[in-house]
Amino acid sequence: MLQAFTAGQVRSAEEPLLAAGQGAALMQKAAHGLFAVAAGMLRDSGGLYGRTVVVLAGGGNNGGDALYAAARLARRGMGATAIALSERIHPDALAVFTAAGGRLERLTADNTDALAARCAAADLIIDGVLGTGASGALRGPVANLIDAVNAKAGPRGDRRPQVLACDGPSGVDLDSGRIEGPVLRADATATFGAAKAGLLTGAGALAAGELNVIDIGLGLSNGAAPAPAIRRLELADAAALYRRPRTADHKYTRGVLGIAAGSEQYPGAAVLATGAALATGIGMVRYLGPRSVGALINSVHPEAVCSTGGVAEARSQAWLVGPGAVGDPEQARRARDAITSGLPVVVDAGALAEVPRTVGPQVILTPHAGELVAFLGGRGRPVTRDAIEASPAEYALETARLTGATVLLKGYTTVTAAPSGEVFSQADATPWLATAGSGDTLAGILGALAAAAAGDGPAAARAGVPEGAKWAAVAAAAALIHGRAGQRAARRGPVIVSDLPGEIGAVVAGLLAVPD
Ligand SMILES: NC(=O)C1=CN([C@@H]2O[C@H](COP(=O)(O)OP(=O)(O)OC[C@H]3O[C@@H](n4cnc5c(N)ncnc54)[C@H](OP(=O)(O)O)[C@@H]3O)[C@@H](O)[C@H]2O)[C@@H](O)CC1
Ligand SMILES: [K+]
Repeated sequence: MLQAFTAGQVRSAEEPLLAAGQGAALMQKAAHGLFAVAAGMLRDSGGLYGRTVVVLAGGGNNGGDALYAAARLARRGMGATAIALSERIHPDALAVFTAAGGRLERLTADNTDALAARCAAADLIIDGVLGTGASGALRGPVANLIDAVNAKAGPRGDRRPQVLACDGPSGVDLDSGRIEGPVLRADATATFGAAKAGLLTGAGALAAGELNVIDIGLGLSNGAAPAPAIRRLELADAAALYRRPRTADHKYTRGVLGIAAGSEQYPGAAVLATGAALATGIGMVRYLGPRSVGALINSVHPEAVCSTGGVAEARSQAWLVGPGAVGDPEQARRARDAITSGLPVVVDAGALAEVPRTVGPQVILTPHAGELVAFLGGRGRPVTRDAIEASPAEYALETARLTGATVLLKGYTTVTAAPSGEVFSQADATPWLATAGSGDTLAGILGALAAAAAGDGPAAARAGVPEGAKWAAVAAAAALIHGRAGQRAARRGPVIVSDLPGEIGAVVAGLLAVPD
């Protein structure tokens, strides 16, 4: 599991080592890791010798790390320039950099454009402006320089230089992921000691590019470490959460998922959710809804048990309500009954409007940003879509605390939050999954996992997450399965959501291949 901490938590972990006189050694470990990532990027794009690197060097230790790394690149035959962004630059690192042949330029009032052109012409820019010592958005002449570099170098994708962020892209709030001023979007980030929370969610996750965590021995993964601000499940964690079929199982012990989804108007959502749930692995799907929708489901999935009855008569371990259930009062009633049943229930799409003021963490809300705007607005908390997308972890957590529910907020990173405070952020998806029906599929996967987890007491402990975070972890596992299924499908071309169940099965097979 990837664990991410706030800048403050990382600085606290550094303190005893700094007090013990190990600051310089820590910086060397950081610089070595940064160099290794830079060298990897350059080797993949033509090698090191004869190429050029520009370091944006701020006045703190972040600039020091970047200068030491660039000195190593200079010693391997690269043309290296440092742009000093502050009167005082880390003196020891600067001395090593110039001794290795690096050139120093200083940002002044009238050379911003010339230095930006220098950056735009380089093969690699190392962003060592600032790291965990940042306060607020980039300001002053540095902000102007970053704006000018962005204007000259073009957006990521069609510009010449690759950008490597030292500890994090400068200008990203390393706790929330929010970006309030200019930022140089990175192709990759080397982050030291532990991932920073703001690199895993929101605008920060987009700006960070590929994340490389460099272990510098801060002890943030040992038992005495503070709880991480954000977690990210990896394959082995999702495998630990997944309830494997056992020898003595029958269909009821494996989990029955009741689905009240779809309507005369939107029958397809129910078919997609049912197919995804079956592919994820479950004892049975009981479908409740219009007869015509049930018939359609059975024409594709004859194993689903379909009826037009109510929630109370349909024994299930968990419920999924909402997808495609539009303009159908009976589906709305089933949604209300499921939400108040005390069973785990995935509440998607239109059913979000049926959630009472407070519920329990077994109620899992699955809005996208637009739906969350409406949901929070209806509870007297006006917020914009932009604000949610810039800092999704914050709003997912606020919603979880406000309602008592678990929240899965869909987006570029899918964030899940438990009312007890734990947050997960998954980045498994592909943009090809941003297509109609994708959310119905995610809801089906999550419904199946929830039904299996309902009777699976040790699930959270197996994955090493606090019991209070069980449903948030299960929701994160659903996002992982959905995202990876999408990635598999995208290898063959644009994703057609009806094809996803086959890929979901393959991803689950991958989970089962992880040793117990
Ligand atoms: N400590 C350790 O053990 C280790 C730390 N390590 C490294 O140190 C980094 C932390 O270093 P740090 O504490 O020196 O702060 P840092 O992030 O360089 O920034 C401070 C500078 O930024 C400036 N500044 C601030 N906000 C600004 C803004 N909005 N806009 C513009 N400028 C702004 C501020 O200037 P000021 O305004 O205060 O004059 C000051 O000069 C950490 O991220 C990691 O890379 C590694 O080597 C491993 C060991
Ligand atoms: K930086």
